[in-house]
Amino acid sequence: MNSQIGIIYASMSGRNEQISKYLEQQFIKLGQSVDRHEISQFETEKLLDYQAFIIVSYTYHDGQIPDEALDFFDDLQTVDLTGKPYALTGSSSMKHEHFGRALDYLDQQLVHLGALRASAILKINEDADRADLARLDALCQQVIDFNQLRTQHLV
Ligand SMILES: Cc1cc2nc3c(=O)[nH]c(=O)nc-3n(C[C@H](O)[C@H](O)[C@H](O)COP(=O)(O)O)c2cc1C
Repeated sequence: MNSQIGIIYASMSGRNEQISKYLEQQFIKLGQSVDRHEISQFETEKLLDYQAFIIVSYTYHDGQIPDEALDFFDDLQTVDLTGKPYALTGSSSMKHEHFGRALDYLDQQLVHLGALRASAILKINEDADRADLARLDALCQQVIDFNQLRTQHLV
């Protein structure tokens, strides 16, 4: 395992790709090495290479996980994620009934598999505003802090 944080994103019209790039820049500012991948191009078992990972996803089809993320989702259960820190964020839309529900599904599966959520799920409504960017900054710091506590065996 290397010391990188993995960012895996799903994006159809670009908002979540932008958020993934913002997170990447923020981690670099904080001195943390990072690796970013589009979800359909990503082998789920590569999650094991990272110290922690962040999934950035929109919600589609009446509250569902995006189609291009389904293989990743199914493959999660083939990887031993016990004790692996993660965070979840992404832009969806409050105009829809099940706002950001893909993130809730991903969280349920990751908790079930024994991974450890390092930060509260951060749902962003459509375009990220300044308050959202501040929350994304806080999420990055929380992931780094959580990793440090893990290294010291405090969580
Ligand atoms: C056909 C369609 C269905 C959608 N369904 C949902 C939904 O059920 N829940 C939700 O929160 N957002 C829903 N959205 C909104 C998208 O998640 C939102 O526009 C998001 O910002 C797109 O991210 P992207 O620019 O990275 O593709 C839907 C959008 C479309 C076009």
